[in-house]
Amino acid sequence: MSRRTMALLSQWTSRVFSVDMDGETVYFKIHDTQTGKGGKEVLRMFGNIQKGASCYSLLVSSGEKIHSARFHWKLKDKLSTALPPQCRFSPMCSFLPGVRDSLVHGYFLQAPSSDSSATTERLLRQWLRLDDPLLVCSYLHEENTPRWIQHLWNTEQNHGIVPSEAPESHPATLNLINSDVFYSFQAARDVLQKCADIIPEAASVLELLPCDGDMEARSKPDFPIIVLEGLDATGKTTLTESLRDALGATLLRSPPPCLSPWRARFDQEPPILRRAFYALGNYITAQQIYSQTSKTPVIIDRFWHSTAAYAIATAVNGPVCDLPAEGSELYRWPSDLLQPSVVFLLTLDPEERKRRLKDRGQGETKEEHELDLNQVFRLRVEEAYKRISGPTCISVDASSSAEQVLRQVLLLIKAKRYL
Ligand SMILES: Nc1ncnc2c1ncn2[C@@H]1O[C@H](COP(=O)(O)OP(=O)(O)OP(=O)(O)O)[C@@H](O)[C@H]1O
Ligand SMILES: Nc1ccn([C@@H]2O[C@H](COP(=O)(O)O)[C@@H](O)[C@H]2O)c(=O)n1
Repeated sequence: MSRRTMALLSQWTSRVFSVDMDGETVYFKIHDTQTGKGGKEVLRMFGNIQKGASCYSLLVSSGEKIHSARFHWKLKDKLSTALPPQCRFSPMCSFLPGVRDSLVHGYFLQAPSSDSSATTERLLRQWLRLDDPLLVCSYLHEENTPRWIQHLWNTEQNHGIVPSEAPESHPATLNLINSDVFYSFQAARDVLQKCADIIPEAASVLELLPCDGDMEARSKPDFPIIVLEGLDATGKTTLTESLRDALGATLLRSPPPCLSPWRARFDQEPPILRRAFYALGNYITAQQIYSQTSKTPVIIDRFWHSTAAYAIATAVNGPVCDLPAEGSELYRWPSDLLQPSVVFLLTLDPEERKRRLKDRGQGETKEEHELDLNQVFRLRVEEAYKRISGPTCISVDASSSAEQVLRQVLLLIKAKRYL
């Protein structure tokens, strides 16, 4: 048993477990006796479970972050293909309230019939024997009582389960730093260095990175550095191109085009690798900005706001009120990353954004449906954008014509003396 697994087991009774099921999150903990009474919430969750179904939880307990993240990521595919088709699985996690980096991820499984449950059990026992970094539990309903028992396979221990209050901040925030958001060049580079032997493309990205000496603070730029941010189809490309022409500026983007050959590869990886890749893209773009800013104004299509806001809004998967509170250290600007003179955040009414996506030839039928489902995600991204600290961020209503939006932004640039 690994040290990490032993540590997890030694805190088992202090841990809170959460399961995301049917759009709701249910929190429960275990009771140090075997007879914890299942309260209403736990019963509601288990009550939704089909009568006669067997339930299991799988938590990934590996000590090494990247290994653990990739294992958890691939486990989803493994579950989709190996489990009997009638089985359902939902995201779950376990954490120590208020303890940084204590979050472990996993899945909650339901096997609706005795056949599917037998196959599931056989499979899970095989996986455990393979020395996979898994903690496996099954949940048993005591007949004619409201009590549920959690049976931990790894130690053959039984505990009653009881409901737990939702934590003060979303559990994902416990592990955000250096797993979803990287606040220094070195922290993001470390991740790519550690995975270079398993992902050869990481070595190619590492070769493009600036040297440590190049990261040191530079003198104040001669010309303004203007970043355009916003959700997809809010008009960033259109506006950055017209600003470039209007100001005689240099147009850059993050991630920079030199990373394009590897972007799709990292987009397939779990957040720790994907986010480290995008974080590093900002540092490469920063180098390009440094080499231009003594010659012309620089316009940038997406920068740090996109990296941090999307990462936070993806990890924290509840309503907007679940985001880290305004002023949280999680919204800070990395101290070693160039700060632009100003950031313009393009905002757009969701209907108009959908219309523009449609006109662009996207967002029909299935995609359109997904966008609708993702409405809460979009609200979280927009709110996270606004909470990021560092350079001045000005929201711009981008619903008028392209010419009017350009005029509005040019006026702001002049009025605020960025030029
Ligand atoms: N102000 C505007 N009024 C109407 N249509 C616009 C306006 N600005 C851009 N568009 C159109 O909306 C679509 C999306 O614009 P654009 O590609 O500039 O957005 P974007 O933010 O760069 O998107 P993405 O992030 O997905 O690349 C394009 O078809 C563009 O021509
Ligand atoms: N600086 C950046 C830029 C982008 N991202 C991520 O890419 C996605 C949006 O990019 P589009 O090219 O589709 O507009 C989004 O999922 C961001 O997570 C980033 O992280 N950092």
